[in-house]
Amino acid sequence: MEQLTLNPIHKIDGEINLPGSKSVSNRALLLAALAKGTTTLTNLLDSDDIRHMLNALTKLGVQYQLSADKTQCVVEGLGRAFETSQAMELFLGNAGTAMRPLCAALCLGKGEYELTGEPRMEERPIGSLVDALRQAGADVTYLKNEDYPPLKIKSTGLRGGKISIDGSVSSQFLTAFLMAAPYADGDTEIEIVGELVSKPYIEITLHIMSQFGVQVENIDYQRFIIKGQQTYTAPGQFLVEGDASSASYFLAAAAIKGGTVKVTGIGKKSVQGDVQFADVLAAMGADIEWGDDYIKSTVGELKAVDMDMNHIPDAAMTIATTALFATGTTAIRNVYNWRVKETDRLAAMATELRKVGAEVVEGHDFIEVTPAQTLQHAAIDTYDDHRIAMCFSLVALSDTPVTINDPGCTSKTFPDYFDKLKQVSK
Ligand SMILES: O=C(O)C1=C[C@@H](OP(=O)(O)O)[C@@H](O)[C@H](O)C1
Ligand SMILES: C=C(OP(=O)(O)O)C(=O)O
Repeated sequence: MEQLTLNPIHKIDGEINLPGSKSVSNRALLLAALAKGTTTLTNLLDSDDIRHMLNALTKLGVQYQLSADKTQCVVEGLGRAFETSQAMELFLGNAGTAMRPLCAALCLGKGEYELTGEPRMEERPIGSLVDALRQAGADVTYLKNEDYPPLKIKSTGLRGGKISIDGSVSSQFLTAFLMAAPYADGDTEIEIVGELVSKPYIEITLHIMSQFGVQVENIDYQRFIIKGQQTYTAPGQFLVEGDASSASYFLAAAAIKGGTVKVTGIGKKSVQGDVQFADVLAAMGADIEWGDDYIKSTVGELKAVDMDMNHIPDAAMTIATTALFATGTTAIRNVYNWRVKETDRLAAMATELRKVGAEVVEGHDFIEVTPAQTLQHAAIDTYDDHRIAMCFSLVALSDTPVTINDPGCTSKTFPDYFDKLKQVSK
């Protein structure tokens, strides 16, 4: 196994132009494929999760031209749902933003598909989405375990009507249904059952749907009404904003050991909820400056926070390692669904934080982290989870090195993360 040892970093300072947002890239690619007209996507993310979406679109007969650096993509929209004549397998790795939205979109149109993924994908639930799609007439079956991929889909179209979706495990189920609903035969009214998690991701979905010409009536995040028999309209140019979750590592690094870091490509007008990570850092004592297209973070005297972080589940992992540098006990609450992501992130974070000497309480849906006086050098297991690799790089901001096992796992969303970190390490 490859290992990367990061020696103590004395200071963080500089500017990072963020790679494109994963959440925006995969939504925009899918809608561009379904839309009437041509969309030119710029600042597209080049990473595993996006590659899985692009490969699926190729198999589905979508024409696109990708630039040599894979950050520009001109997509010729179909102007209709996918229609294929030969049964096919679509392998979607461990990309939730490909698996869930494609599962819904492929119920439209014509074709027969098997949606498969990496072993961990077979442990990530999709039952609430399948239940909802079946209410609208979809033919989806489980190929191995009930409620989990791999799946078989026979496209039958979606009829619309009144649908209920359980929102308490992943917002991606609602996102997936919302994006497919305009192509249903009739109008759809979605009612949310249970507390909707990761709400800001729904804002991203609604915003991008509107950029492609479709409006959704959102009644307090409890009911959503979408007209049927619509077609997305290509917006022409589509700029993917920088990835706010990827920004979190640099913003935190500066807060711990700056200098100042300026990340560009996100700012106060960002559509991504994860920009609110900067507010958590500010509450911990960092000095944060917001621009229209940048966020700057400057070192501060960090103190612990106790917060509900359900709205920023990905960036919240960065708070768990930032807590190693804050006075007091930091509590990250209401993050049960950490357990169904790339790995069981509550268990994994607790185990790895203890390895560097922190005192950790792992609850059913929370984690509490109390820093050690001095951190210990440890080899951090990353569980094929990009965010564990990236957030534990912050340990190198202490006087102790840190070894990251399998650092290549950052390729899911940020293939050159460690090079970028080096650029701002002084
Ligand atoms: O819709 C999206 O783009 C995402 C939603 C979130 O998942 P959950 O809704 O499952 O929390 C987030 O963790 C994931 O990285 C991306
Ligand atoms: C949970 C994540 O990914 P996915 O889109 O596969 O759900 C993540 O990127 O942290």
